[in-house]
Amino acid sequence: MQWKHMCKPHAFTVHYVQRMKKHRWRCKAVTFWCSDELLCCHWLQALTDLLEQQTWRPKHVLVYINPYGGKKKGKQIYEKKVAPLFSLASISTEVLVTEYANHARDNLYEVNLEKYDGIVCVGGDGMFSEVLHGLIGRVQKDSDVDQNNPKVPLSPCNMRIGIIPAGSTDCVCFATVGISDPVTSALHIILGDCQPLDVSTIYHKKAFLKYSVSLLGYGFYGDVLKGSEKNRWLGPARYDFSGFKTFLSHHYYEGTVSFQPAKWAVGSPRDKICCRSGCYICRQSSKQLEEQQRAEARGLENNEQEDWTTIKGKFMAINAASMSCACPRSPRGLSPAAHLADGTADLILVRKCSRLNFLRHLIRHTTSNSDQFDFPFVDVYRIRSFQFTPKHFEEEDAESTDLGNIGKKNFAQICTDHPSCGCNQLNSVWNCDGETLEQTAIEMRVHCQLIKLFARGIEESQKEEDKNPSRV
Ligand SMILES: Nc1ncnc2c1ncn2[C@@H]1O[C@H](COP(=O)(O)OP(=O)(O)OP(=O)(O)O)[C@@H](O)[C@H]1O
Ligand SMILES: CCCCCCCCCCCCC/C=C/[C@@H](O)[C@H](CO)NC(=O)CCCCC
Ligand SMILES: [Ca+2]
Repeated sequence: MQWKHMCKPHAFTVHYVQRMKKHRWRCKAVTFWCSDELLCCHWLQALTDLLEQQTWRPKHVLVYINPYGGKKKGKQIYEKKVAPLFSLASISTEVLVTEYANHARDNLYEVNLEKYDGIVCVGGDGMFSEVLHGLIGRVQKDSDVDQNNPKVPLSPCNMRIGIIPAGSTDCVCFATVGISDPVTSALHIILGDCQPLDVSTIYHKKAFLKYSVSLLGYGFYGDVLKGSEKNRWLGPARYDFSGFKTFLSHHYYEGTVSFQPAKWAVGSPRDKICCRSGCYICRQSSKQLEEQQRAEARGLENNEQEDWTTIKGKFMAINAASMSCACPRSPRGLSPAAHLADGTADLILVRKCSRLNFLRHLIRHTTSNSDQFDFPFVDVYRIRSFQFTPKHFEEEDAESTDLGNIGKKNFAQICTDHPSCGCNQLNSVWNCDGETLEQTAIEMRVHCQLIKLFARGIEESQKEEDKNPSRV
């Protein structure tokens, strides 16, 4: 809410948020008129005092704009739709339009963060990932935590990040707000909303590689991403084109997946309880996790060695979703019941299957009532960490360093296992929030609520509330 002083007669305008359909918010205005100047001033003062009590609202923010994300409209979106709302809400800004990839990340290591109440990132998931790496890295540096040491607990980041969607998938925005809409996101920032978010760390042979908040995917989603990079000029359509080609190529990959189930977690991936504003599952699970960690620290529970489950196989896709990964392409997401802030991820294993069956599984991601896990070749687990070793990596590590022999052995394996399509693709790549990883043998671990966003989670719709009256 904001007020504007008008001259004669005495009047002021209150700007407020109105909820529209499908989680969209709009800014509306109502003007109050009054013949009594003193009464008008009292009202103004009362409203100003109320606004000042809302100390969680940001006053000064640092804005990073990627001018090349999505349809290359980031700058325009910010200037036309967001900046006017920020100025109406008396939010002052410092704006950096990035000049190269990783400009925002590097800048976050240098700026004086104390000056700001939040960071705003205008772009897609890739741009958000840059800001995420910059902010988490900076906070660890300032608190003397070595982010390369997997054994050291990471320091949580209290500075909130706001996402103005201007990318191709905008999954983090969609899954935390319910819609990819710049005005709605700007209004969540102005109101000072706060949504904690789990962050996963990814390591290769105990060396830190990346952070991830949405999808860490090998096989299908890795190949879609890799194929799409060559066609960046197509903009958001590059994913549809590459998705179609990847689907036709129908590759599977061999390897070993080991994971630690999140045994303290309150929900399960197929319980159909979706994460919503003020989520009960997130609150309960994070509380239970804290207790579990205290017990582990006291040595009451053996945390590292116990409880690993190992599965060897041929996989079409291995997906770890730290949140639902809902986006306009898949409005319920890869794992509709995954939670934003419960300290877990859902590990989805899609084993080798026919093209038709894989298509049936994929199509269920796009429809509202069907269960994409209800297939004999799909398994899903709620986990705290997992590791993956591709088959050829195991052989490489275990048997020999003679590259010539390994090449021959693996080629022979592919030709006998997979004679009909003539493919010679040994490994896929990992898709980590829309960026490829160089290493294929990786380990991932979820960190509960490491960062905070200017969002409030998806608000329950009336239909959902009628179905679950007792929740939250
Ligand atoms: N000035 C710049 N020039 C080139 N690349 C940039 C620049 N600024 C940021 N980037 C990089 O562009 C990449 C893609 O950006 P972004 O995520 O905004 O759009 P997108 O890939 O179209 O959307 P999505 O990630 O949602 O699919 C990011 O990895 C980011 O590091
Ligand atoms: C033949 C019918 C096919 C129908 C398939 C529909 C399935 C859609 C599921 C979409 C899941 C998106 C998960 C989000 C991943 C983001 O971190 C990442 C970065 O923006 N986006 C992609 O990798 C882009 C991934 C794009 C996948 C198509
Ligand atoms: Ca989670």
